[in-house]
Amino acid sequence: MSSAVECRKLFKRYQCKTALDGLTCTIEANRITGVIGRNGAGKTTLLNLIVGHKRASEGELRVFGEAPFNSLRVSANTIFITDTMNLPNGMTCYEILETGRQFYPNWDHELGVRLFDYFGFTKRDIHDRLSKGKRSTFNAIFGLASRCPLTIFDEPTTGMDEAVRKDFYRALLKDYLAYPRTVLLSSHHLNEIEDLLEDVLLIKSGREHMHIPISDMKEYALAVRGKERAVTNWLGRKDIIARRSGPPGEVTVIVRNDLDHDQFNEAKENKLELSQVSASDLCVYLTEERKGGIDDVFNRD
Ligand SMILES: Nc1ncnc2c1ncn2[C@@H]1O[C@H](COP(=O)(O)OP(=O)(O)OP(=O)(O)O)[C@@H](O)[C@H]1O
Repeated sequence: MSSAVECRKLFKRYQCKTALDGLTCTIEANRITGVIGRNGAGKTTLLNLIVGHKRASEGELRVFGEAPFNSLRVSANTIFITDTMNLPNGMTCYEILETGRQFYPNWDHELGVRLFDYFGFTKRDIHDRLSKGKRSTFNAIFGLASRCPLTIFDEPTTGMDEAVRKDFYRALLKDYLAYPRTVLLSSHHLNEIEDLLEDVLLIKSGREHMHIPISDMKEYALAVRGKERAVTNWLGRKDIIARRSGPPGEVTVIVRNDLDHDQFNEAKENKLELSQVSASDLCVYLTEERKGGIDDVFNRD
């Protein structure tokens, strides 16, 4: 497999904030990678560096083998779809769609127009007067029709209603399967996109925290629930990913899904309940700043 993006010890510092803190990762070409992380983790900053809109403070970044800042090759081969993208003020959506042909060599105008009609746009719609959800939908259509070798969607579904979100993800998957390319998709809703993703890059505090295939992530952890004493005894020295207090006297711990036969049987004998942890819950557990959950805020004992 070849790589589309390579980051080595990448830093991005703003005056009083380090947004990327030595991030190192390799994003494989022709895969759909989810860029996941809590608010402020550094996702948008990373994507901005990848498309060359911002320059790293330190470290090495290669996109298709080139440093992206000021690179014509990188700009010709990437598109960055975000709700803050600059599209010409006052132009109709249809006019903007027409301009796509001039900029993107792989542009599929027929696809763009078919999606434009399907999602109910008219030739009179002015882009900067669209509602939030309609603007996101139009931007997403533009991103799909571009068929750029590196297509990046940063929170593309902001404001879209549920039906539109589902349609967009389906359209993305269908078009990707027909025309494979490198897709980066940042979202806070991993549960919504997990069937679409091949890899997940989990960012925490400006660093790569985990980067694995989604199939591995779905099997990465187990939730173990039961009486507090029984869970504590069973745990021994096993590392805990997260811990949640349950009803009085009960606790749930999240652990790696690597139990041996004895641990499994012991859990059953102690009436502990084992269940799979979804990829999206796992991301929440892995990225919490403190052990514990919102319930603990209300627990004053
Ligand atoms: N231009 C800027 N000047 C100063 N600080 C910034 C700037 N841009 C981003 N930051 C800070 O860098 C950190 C990372 O921001 P970034 O937008 O990359 O996070 P994110 O993971 O995309 O967050 P969200 O999910 O909330 O969109 C945040 O603390 C943010 O406040």
